[in-house]
Amino acid sequence: MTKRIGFIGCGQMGQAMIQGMIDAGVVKAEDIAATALSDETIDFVTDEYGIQIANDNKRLARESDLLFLAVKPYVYQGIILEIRDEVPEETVVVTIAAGITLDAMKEAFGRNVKVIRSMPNTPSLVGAGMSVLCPNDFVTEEELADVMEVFESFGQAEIVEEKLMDAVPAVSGSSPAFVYMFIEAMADAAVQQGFPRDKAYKMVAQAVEGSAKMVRETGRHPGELKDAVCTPGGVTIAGVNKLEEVGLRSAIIQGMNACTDKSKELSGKK
Ligand SMILES: NC(=O)C1=CN([C@@H]2O[C@H](COP(=O)(O)OP(=O)(O)OC[C@H]3O[C@@H](n4cnc5c(N)ncnc54)[C@H](O)[C@@H]3O)[C@@H](O)[C@H]2O)C=CC1
Ligand SMILES: O=C(O)[C@@H]1CCC=N1
Repeated sequence: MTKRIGFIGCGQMGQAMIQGMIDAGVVKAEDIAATALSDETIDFVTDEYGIQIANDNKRLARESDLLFLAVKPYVYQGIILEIRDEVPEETVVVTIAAGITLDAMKEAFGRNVKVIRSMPNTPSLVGAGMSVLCPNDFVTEEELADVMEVFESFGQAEIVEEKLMDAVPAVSGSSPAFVYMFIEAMADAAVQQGFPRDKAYKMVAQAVEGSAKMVRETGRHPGELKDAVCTPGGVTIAGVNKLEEVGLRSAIIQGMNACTDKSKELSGKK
């Protein structure tokens, strides 16, 4: 298991992974260190997670066995310029940004560095993350297995070929945002019918979580599960018909494709 885990940047995604891995007990808080820009974030993260946090990226880069670059994509270039001579040869660097390719990392470092391109998601905060990973040729099987163990501590993880990485945000990195929109819209309809908002969120979120669990645990086709809900001449099929009429499926496919197109653009493929 990886010894010292470093996070350059400790915002939404960094904190979600940190909380998830501490809760799982696979990594101890004292083995995690991070950097942040503001004293406010440093104080908050120290109180909330009990990890070491400062504003020295170079030192963190020198002292981490596994180094997450948990900053926005447009900050990557500057951070790599700052740390590239500090990162030890045996350190594994993990990217989490859409559109940052393995080749771009090699070019930015100007040398052969062990890099894993990954795409996590924010449900990692509650141990229900879905992360997708793609290592470069310098990462050994053993190192990859170690890193998978870290990612699996806060959810599920898959390894894919890099050609699929641009499609991953739509499927699992960004898709929580789409699901929250769906939940919000369903709750709005419930509120319109007179439900209090807190009850509406509870009922809708439980229905969404239960349906996802049914897909995973029964292994039945989603269409078959949908058919099992639709009573002939009943209420569900009336709702299904309306959703088909307004183009729910097409709207979702178009949203996901726009997300993938943007990811390809950031990767320099469009
Ligand atoms: N939010 C999400 O759902 C997901 C985000 N990502 C990726 O994660 C990365 C981070 O995103 P978020 O956590 O959402 O952003 P964020 O803005 O919440 O966190 C980034 C943090 O990096 C800090 N930072 C900026 N420059 C820094 C520097 N020079 N040194 C140290 N810290 C610095 C910022 O102050 C901020 O706290 C992005 O590349 C994003 O694409 C990936 C998957 C999901
Ligand atoms: O919106 C973004 O670019 C990041 C990557 C996936 C989720 N958030």
